[in-house]
Amino acid sequence: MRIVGLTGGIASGKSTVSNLFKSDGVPVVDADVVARDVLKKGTGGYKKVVGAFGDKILLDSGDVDRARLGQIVFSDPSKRQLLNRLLAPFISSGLFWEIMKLWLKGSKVIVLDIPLLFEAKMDKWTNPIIVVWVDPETQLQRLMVRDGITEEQARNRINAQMALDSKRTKADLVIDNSRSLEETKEQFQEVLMQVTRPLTWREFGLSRKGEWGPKLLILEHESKYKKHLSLSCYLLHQKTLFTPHRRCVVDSASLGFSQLRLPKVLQYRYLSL
Ligand SMILES: CC(C)(COP(=O)(O)OP(=O)(O)OC[C@H]1O[C@@H](n2cnc3c(N)ncnc32)[C@H](O)[C@@H]1O)[C@@H](O)C(=O)NCCC(=O)NCCS
Ligand SMILES: Nc1ncnc2c1ncn2[C@@H]1O[C@H](COP(=O)(O)OP(=O)(O)OP(=O)(O)O)[C@@H](O)[C@H]1O
Repeated sequence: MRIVGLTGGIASGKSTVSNLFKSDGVPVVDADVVARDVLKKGTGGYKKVVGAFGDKILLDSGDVDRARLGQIVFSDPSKRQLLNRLLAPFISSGLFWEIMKLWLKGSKVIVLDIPLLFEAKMDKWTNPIIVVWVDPETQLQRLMVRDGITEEQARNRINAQMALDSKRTKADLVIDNSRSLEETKEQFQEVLMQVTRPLTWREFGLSRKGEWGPKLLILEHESKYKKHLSLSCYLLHQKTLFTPHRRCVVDSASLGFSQLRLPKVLQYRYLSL
């Protein structure tokens, strides 16, 4: 499996580029989404953060007031470090599970969109690393417009991250998103070719061979005694079904459940091993 790193500065265009990857069928794990999940009411991250910052960061509903927490942490580096420290383990394990899910699906190339890839030292997980760069003035303007914030607030947020020029020097591939979307898309095509080139032997070794490996077929069906539901589990290899008692060929596209001699099948799922 190839784990591609996608990073940049705030509002430099990471989501814009990650959407291009998604439309080309490359799965993306978005660290901002994971970070939002780990701060949802009642989660471990929520409890830690509310314990440290107090009720003043809560809305009446009990959810975290993200705008309020943002004001606090982006104007005070020590508070930001505290928030980062509290959430880091939850974000890392959230990312790990998202990667595992894609690995289980047999994905061969995935993109990790992580704004703080270098700051959080997660760059060692990824290769190659793409930095979405933008010139400072355009970044400031886009951030103010998108988030409806003042110049001072926008500068605070930009300064909360490693300088975009330093990130650029650490990149394997750079997309300059300072100009039109069309120009970004052209650079993206070149980057996509690099990212989807054949896997190295090492990357191949780290991939799950779900396409060719055995699969489990899990069926939910009526039991012989009618009143109950039953689950049955079969080991499939290619189109051949193995059961403890017999072996028969099934077409996995239009599975001939009748061959299984089971009462009415209600649901089925494949699980690649
Ligand atoms: C402070 C919070 C509540 C503000 O929420 P808000 O909805 O306003 O912003 P959002 O989460 O969409 O983040 C927007 C951008 O801000 C930047 N950013 C977010 N957190 C940080 C941080 N701790 N340090 C520097 N930049 C950050 C990123 O570029 C991100 O893409 C939120 O950003 C947060 O919980 N941050 C800590 C978690 C974190 O590190 N997230 C980044 C993912 S690696
Ligand atoms: N080439 C472009 N031309 C004009 N506007 C753009 C371009 N690329 C991105 N934008 C706009 O700039 C803003 C920031 O882009 P985007 O949300 O993709 O950045 P981001 O790096 O994902 O931000 P964040 O770090 O906050 O998650 C958005 O409003 C987006 O629509």
